Amino acid sequence: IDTGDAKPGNEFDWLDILGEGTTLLVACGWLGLIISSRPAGRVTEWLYYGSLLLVYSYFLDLLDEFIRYPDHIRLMSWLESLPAPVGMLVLTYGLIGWHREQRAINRQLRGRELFLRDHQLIDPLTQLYGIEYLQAVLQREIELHQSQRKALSLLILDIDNFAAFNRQHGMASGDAYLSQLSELLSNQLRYSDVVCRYAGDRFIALLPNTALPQANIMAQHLRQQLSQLAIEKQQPQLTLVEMAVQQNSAKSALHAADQAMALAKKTATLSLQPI
Ligand SMILES: Nc1nc2c(ncn2[C@@H]2O[C@H](COP(=O)(O)OP(=O)(O)OP(=O)(O)O)[C@@H](O)[C@H]2O)c(=O)[nH]1
Repeated sequence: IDTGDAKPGNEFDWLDILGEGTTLLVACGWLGLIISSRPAGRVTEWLYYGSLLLVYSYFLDLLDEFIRYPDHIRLMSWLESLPAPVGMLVLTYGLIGWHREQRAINRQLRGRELFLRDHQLIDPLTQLYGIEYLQAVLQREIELHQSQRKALSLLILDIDNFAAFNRQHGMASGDAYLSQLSELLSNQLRYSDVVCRYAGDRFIALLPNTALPQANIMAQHLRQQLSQLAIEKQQPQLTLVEMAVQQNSAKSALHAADQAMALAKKTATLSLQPI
């Protein structure tokens, strides 16, 4: 069958090739983004097939620039021109679905946010999650990590002699320090970590999918940041301990965290004592 001949180089229209080549590359990029970022489902299929049709159509467009087709194939030019508008329509339908899906997710997130505030799971001073949320989420993470055989770690942070700081500077300064510290913690940790105010002057950060060596590195980095703040602004010293969660329940993990903190404080006090 005669499927056409390659055009000689001097007939190439480089501007057309550049324009159509770029369009094809962008369409391939869309396809890649959809495949890599969307979860499987109906909306994703519409987006996928829409982009695929576009890629197909733009590819034929580009091929045109290099091949001269015989007449009987040129009559089938609908093969080249139809997929583009159909692809656009399919893609648009997918985008509308995506928009609806996003609106539903936003509604759900707002609902959850209201639920958290309603149930006083968020501490009003620091805007961090409080102990009830910590217990619930830690229990869930322990079960999840155990079933997936992944590592889970905790950071425990306690302010040293906060009672004395309050006495010296007043409760309002103490409050301001607590919210400043919480902000720093939220900013320094990763998006997936959960920072909670565990007690008055004690904080716990949950580090999902994190083994102890990595938690050590994170703690070291955090210690540096925090000690800088303490020196610059004459703020209290802090004790930071990292721990791998190997317990089966949130209750026993939190108990172990308290023990680890007590040991760290005791060791620090001992090291300050003259021998
Ligand atoms: N300003 C302020 N202080 C608080 C708040 N919650 C707890 N505190 C204070 O935190 C202090 C905690 O005291 P302790 O548990 O003895 O701890 P500490 O004085 O830091 O001593 P160590 O932890 O052993 O170093 C108390 O003095 C509380 O008044 C708060 O919301 N605002």
